[in-house]
Amino acid sequence: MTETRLRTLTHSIGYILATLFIFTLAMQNLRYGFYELFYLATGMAMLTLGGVAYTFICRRHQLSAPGHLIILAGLNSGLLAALLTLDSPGIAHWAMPMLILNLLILPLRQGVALSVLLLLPTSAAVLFRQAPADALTVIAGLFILLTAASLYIWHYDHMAQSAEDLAITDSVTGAHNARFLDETLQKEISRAIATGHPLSVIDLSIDYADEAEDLYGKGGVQNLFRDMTEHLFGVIRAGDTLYTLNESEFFLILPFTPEEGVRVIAERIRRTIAEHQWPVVGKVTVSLGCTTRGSGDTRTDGLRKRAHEAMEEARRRGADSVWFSAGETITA
Ligand SMILES: Nc1nc2c(ncn2[C@@H]2O[C@H](COP(=O)(O)OP(=O)(O)OP(=O)(O)O)[C@@H](O)[C@H]2O)c(=O)[nH]1
Repeated sequence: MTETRLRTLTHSIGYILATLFIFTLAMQNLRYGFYELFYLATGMAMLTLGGVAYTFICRRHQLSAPGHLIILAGLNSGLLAALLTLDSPGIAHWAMPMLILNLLILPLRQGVALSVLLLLPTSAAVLFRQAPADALTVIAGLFILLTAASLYIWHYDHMAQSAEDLAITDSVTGAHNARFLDETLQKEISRAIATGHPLSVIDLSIDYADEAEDLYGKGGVQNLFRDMTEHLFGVIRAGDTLYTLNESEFFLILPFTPEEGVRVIAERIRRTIAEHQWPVVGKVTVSLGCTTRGSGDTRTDGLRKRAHEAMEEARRRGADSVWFSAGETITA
């Protein structure tokens, strides 16, 4: 199951369970004639239903969707208003499902912040109205619940991040990621040493990427990065591999490619990128640093460092250019 689907499922189930819970409270209050609480619970149930609809509308951008924060801030404020204005001892328990919903739907920090903002006045109201022993039991229960749920979500986020780091493809571009680069480059170096064939690499960096991010936002630069990956896959030949190092830098491993060859392909990449009209951002240039394996290159770090320094040299020389840095000559 993809992350988007998982989030849509958990968010909608969370909102639906909250709707059922709040609706039951509304009905109970109607039965006992607590009309203010009935109206409040009905309003909150409508908001949670709105949350279900919003989850499906924004299913591609669950975590960054600002509407969830607005919906949950509305629900938390409604509950807080009820707590402070109505003298009903059981109402503090309503905070429990609200905490879970905050943490389930919002990014961890926002969820914790909103929950603490709800719990502090709730605790004060409970302390003020109930016998100290009862009040402390309720408050401790609420804070223990908040802590346990936050720790659980922090643990989940941490595991998800590790899984992402371990994955070999970049989630934005579909190119291989940096972790996989070292593994493949080491294998290619060993193969080149064993067979004596040439091996070249290219470090490619988008010029003025920070300025582009300021102008077109993170989303604009991510789209450019994705389009550029597709473009590069179209230019390189089978057997070459492409990696994303960070949000503006690529790395290419080119087996069976001598110095003359890497100069040709690097120049072709530079020219085709500069000539291309990119969606949203228009014209873009890149700086490319390339190198070919020399006799001293038996490990990845030397080759990567030399390619990176060559890229920086290309950039120093005015960007939109290629710089080749030679290793030690291999003598047969
Ligand atoms: N690794 C790699 N090298 C390339 C690529 N394109 C060109 N080169 C290198 O540049 C040299 C000259 O390439 P071209 O100008 O395309 O000439 P070509 O006669 O079509 O080269 P071949 O692809 O070897 O048939 C090649 O022999 C390769 O060493 C590429 O996509 N990947």
